[in-house]
Amino acid sequence: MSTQSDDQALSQARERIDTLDQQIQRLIAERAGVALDVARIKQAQGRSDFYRPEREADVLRRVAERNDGPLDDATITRIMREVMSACLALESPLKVAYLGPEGTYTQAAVYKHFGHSVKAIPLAAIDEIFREVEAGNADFGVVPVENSTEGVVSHTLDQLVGSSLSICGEVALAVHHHLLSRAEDLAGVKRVVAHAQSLAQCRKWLDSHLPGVVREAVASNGEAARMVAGETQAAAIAGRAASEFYELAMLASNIEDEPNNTTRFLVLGKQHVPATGNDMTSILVAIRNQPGMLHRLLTPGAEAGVDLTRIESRPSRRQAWDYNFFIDIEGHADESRVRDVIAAIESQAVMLKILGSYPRAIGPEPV
Ligand SMILES: O=C(O)C(=O)C[C@]1(C(=O)O)C=C[C@@H](O)C=C1
Repeated sequence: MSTQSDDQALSQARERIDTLDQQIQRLIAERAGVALDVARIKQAQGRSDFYRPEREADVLRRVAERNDGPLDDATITRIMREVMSACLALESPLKVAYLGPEGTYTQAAVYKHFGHSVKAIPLAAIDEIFREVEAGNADFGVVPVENSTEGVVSHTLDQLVGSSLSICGEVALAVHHHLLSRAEDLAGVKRVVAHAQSLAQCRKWLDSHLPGVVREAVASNGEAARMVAGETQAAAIAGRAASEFYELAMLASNIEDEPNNTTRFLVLGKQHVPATGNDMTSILVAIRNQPGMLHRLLTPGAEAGVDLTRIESRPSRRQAWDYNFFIDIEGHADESRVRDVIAAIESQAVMLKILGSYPRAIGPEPV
């Protein structure tokens, strides 16, 4: 039973919320007006760099730094990201191509990184995304590059070799897989459809909850969700976005075997991104296959105290047993200590290409 004083306290709290909402709305509108001023200044200077990844990373890092609750860092960052996304759309709307169809984790990565005020364009294959951005039909592209349990997306690495695009950003997404279906319950599921990586990431769960049920690998989880949306005895493994987009019930949630499953995505574009103080540089190195070569590649970083956080090899396709190495270096290529390490690596290499320097991803929390 609520008392009269409880009722009074509730209506007073709501009045406070109404006043705060007015203030928040006025401040957001004021912020949008300032963003338009920024756009006019850039236009007057003949610039077209409306989107500034390093500035956005800086703004969002400060949002998390000054947060003392009660909303958590991921939530307050997401809200501010949307405000900034709307401001940027006023300045100049962005077109972002991504590995579709709708409902893929890559789409979730686009919205996590750019907010929802961009035009997200789903494409069917990784090489199409590279092509569309290179041709100027999209401003940026987003592609998956590695998963913490299944390793690299080799197709993305192979495309980077011949592309003129640079890496302008990275997105880390905590990936949660759900079983989506029109079937009434698990007993009604006769077929599970998903990307091969997702089937692998849920192997133990599938073995124990759906033993003997046929597993079918398709091009993407979004495609899997689209397929099972028209069936009653099939289920897809996909994320929350696919469940919402295709109106599929979640028969089971978080079915991944490894709960800290994170996927990393790259943002591709034509822009040089200045340093933020918390950056990553990706390089591609071709070396002649000689004894001790790998050791010599890694030594400059170790000696300079510059972290090489990842090294991935792929067959070069130039000749058998000849390899390209993809190396991630902590720091920005404009910093002298990083530049020196890159120069030292280059002196050992047949070819070295800087794929890009970009701000480190903000938190792997799910969108
Ligand atoms: O600072 C700028 O250059 C802006 O354009 C403003 C703003 C913002 O809303 O804060 C908008 C878009 C950019 O990507 C970065 C920041």
